[in-house]
Amino acid sequence: MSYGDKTVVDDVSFSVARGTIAAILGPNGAGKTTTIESCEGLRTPVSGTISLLGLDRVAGDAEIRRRVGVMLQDGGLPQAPTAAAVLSHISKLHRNTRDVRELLDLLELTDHSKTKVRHLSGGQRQRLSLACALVGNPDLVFLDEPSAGMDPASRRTLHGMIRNLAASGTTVVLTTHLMDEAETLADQVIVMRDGTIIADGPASELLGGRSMWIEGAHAETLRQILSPDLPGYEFLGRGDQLEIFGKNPATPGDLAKVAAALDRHAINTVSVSLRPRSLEDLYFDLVEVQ
Ligand SMILES: Nc1ncnc2c1ncn2[C@@H]1O[C@H](COP(=O)(O)OP(=O)(O)OP(=O)(O)O)[C@@H](O)[C@H]1O
Repeated sequence: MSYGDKTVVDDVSFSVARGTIAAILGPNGAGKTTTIESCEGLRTPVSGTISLLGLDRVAGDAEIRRRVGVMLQDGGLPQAPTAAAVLSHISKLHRNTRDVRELLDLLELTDHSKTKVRHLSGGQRQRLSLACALVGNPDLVFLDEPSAGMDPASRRTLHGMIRNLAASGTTVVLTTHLMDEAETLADQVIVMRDGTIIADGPASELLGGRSMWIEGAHAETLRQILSPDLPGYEFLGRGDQLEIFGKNPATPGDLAKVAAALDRHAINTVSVSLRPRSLEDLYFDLVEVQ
């Protein structure tokens, strides 16, 4: 996908299994929105193929529109009509629809149903946008940063709805900057950087593992001191924190080795611990630290 002579998404290939939740992660400008907007049919890639629900994105457009729900990053909602009018209008574009009133209720928009979209708060607009994506009972739904601007209660409702969608067989592709959101929801994690995919796999496989953490001493100094004692380990420094991880999950025995080395070099630290690797750890490994 290019804008003018600038290629912003290149050599991207992924597939998402039906009834699963895939989260696309990556820094600002990585190409996440461009990728999903290409899938939604809002952008026309220079080359490549996209198939949704077994249908070619271009040839199957009419069928795809009926069966796919979309929540755009900037809402894309008309501003003048009321929330209820927008949702009713969108429901008329689909065959098999959810009850508009029920959906407004579920997303706690009933009290605002007669409010013009332009007067809704940011979080309320997000919820309306989500309702618009779901009103057609889609088989596949694209949610671009769905929880942006939502308060914690709305976010919890959103997460419950996303899980229910997947449980009922709907495929969900979402983008998010919230690692905990991706970690709690995603079956599959796709990480993009500079317009390409740098990791793609089941969340459980990408996250498996345990690393050692040393806090309270200069990370680079620690790395220089400890690396000769720990061949084959990776060292990832973040200020006063150093993460050490190997091919296999770290064990208490590895931790004892680190503690002994620190002792030998008379280095005082705040803590030395074993922790499961989080999605945030993985993300920073891949995206932020070169
Ligand atoms: N209409 C456009 N014209 C020119 N360049 C564009 C256009 N839309 C996006 N870009 C550029 O394409 C690149 C990818 O943008 P995109 O919005 O896909 O990133 P993103 O990963 O979704 O970022 P964010 O996390 O900030 O939403 C960026 O460098 C952006 O400036």
